[in-house]
Amino acid sequence: MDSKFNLAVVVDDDPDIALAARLALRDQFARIVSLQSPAELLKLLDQESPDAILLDLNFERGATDGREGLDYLNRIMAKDPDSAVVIITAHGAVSIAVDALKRGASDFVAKPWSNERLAATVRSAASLRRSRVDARVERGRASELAPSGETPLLGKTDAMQRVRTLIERAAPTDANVLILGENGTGKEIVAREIHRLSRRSAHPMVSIDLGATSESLFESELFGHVKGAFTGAAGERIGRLKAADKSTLFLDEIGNLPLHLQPKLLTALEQRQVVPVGANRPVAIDVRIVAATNASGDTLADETRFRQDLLFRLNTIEIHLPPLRERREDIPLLLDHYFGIYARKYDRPERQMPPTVRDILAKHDWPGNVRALRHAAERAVIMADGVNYRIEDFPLPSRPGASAVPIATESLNLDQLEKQMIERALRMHHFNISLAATELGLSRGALYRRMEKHGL
Ligand SMILES: Nc1ncnc2c1ncn2[C@@H]1O[C@H](COP(=O)(O)OP(=O)(O)OP(=O)(O)O)[C@@H](O)[C@H]1O
Repeated sequence: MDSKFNLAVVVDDDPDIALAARLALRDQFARIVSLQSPAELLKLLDQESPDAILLDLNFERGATDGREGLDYLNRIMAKDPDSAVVIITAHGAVSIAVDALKRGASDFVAKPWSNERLAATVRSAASLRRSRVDARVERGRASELAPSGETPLLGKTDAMQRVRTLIERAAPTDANVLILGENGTGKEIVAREIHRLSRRSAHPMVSIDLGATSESLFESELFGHVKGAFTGAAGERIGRLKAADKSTLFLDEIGNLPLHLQPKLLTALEQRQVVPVGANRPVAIDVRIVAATNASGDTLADETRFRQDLLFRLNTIEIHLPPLRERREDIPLLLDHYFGIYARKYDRPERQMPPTVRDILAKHDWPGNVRALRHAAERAVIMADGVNYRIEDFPLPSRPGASAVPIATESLNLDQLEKQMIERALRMHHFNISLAATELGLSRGALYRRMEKHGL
């Protein structure tokens, strides 16, 4: 038999049935949780992804038609379409069982059951689920590792469902969209998703990160320039607005657009044409703008920093991406996602995340949001060496003791400090360069260069 599955949930208000199921399944599952009602199960699904669910369909006293249970089954499948649900039916209630299978249940067992039959049914439902999930992670990995691949927007919380609904409604309309959210909340993924679902998706989306563009280049990057327009403008350059013709232009960090260029962008959008720097003729453009910013709505509403007429052009539809600390139930799901991806990437075994570790990580505030969580998961995959992930595998600054790594130093000379930190990381990881580099937030090459510099 394969190694044990992680979690089975038995939902039955009859304690005898719950106990019998527990005994039948305990050899195959590391944990078995018994719940009295499907409502409790729905709550649990916000936190955990059971490998198998054993569900009785009749909860109301004396009820036998299973209607209530079938209703819940719909809701379970909507929450997690990969759920492996095995239905418990009364002997002879074949039509209810068939109805349940149509709604996505994996199988059914009739009471009274034989323990072997129950164990075999639940095991094969859990295996099926595992292979479905693996296939999805595999697809996710393919896109994750492909340079231009689309990362799926993960998250099961209501807040993320609302974001998804907004994306789906906004995408086909051609309206400009403004995405607001802290760093690392997934603004770029949302922009890509809007483009992918739009009627412009046949053309590649064009992006410009106004936070990373030097100010002197803003104008020619956006609008383009003609040959000799300014010193250094040797050739002609097509600006991003024109490059995005018939497609979507993603203006990242729009809050960084200097005030003096804001009217020029507004005019271009209103008149659907751009005038490249140094040119005297406008060029027609057909562009849909998706802009993003980590500035708060208040900052953008400050007219000394951002022109309100431009803001109104850009924010026909506004999408607010909540920070992770406001949708903590998504944290375990994201961690599992990235564990899967990085375990494959680094060829590491799949490890379990014990509930205590899961709890601490779900309570962490994740100031860098999903990007920080992703890095933490990558690091944990590299660092872990036991059967399970341990909290020490995660670099959480708020973890007691973690940030208080004492740096014994007599000097505040940066060079010397750097040398000390490198020595420390190397010792800590027994001179494993990859691990030390990850610890220091450097690439291997960058670590080698610094080791050379310090004669290490
Ligand atoms: N809901 C999500 N599901 C899956 N991955 C996510 C999600 N949100 C963010 N990520 C991942 O987190 C990282 C940061 O996402 P992204 O670049 O879209 O954030 P951002 O809000 O544009 O960040 P910044 O403001 O810092 O540019 C990426 O690796 C992305 O794949």
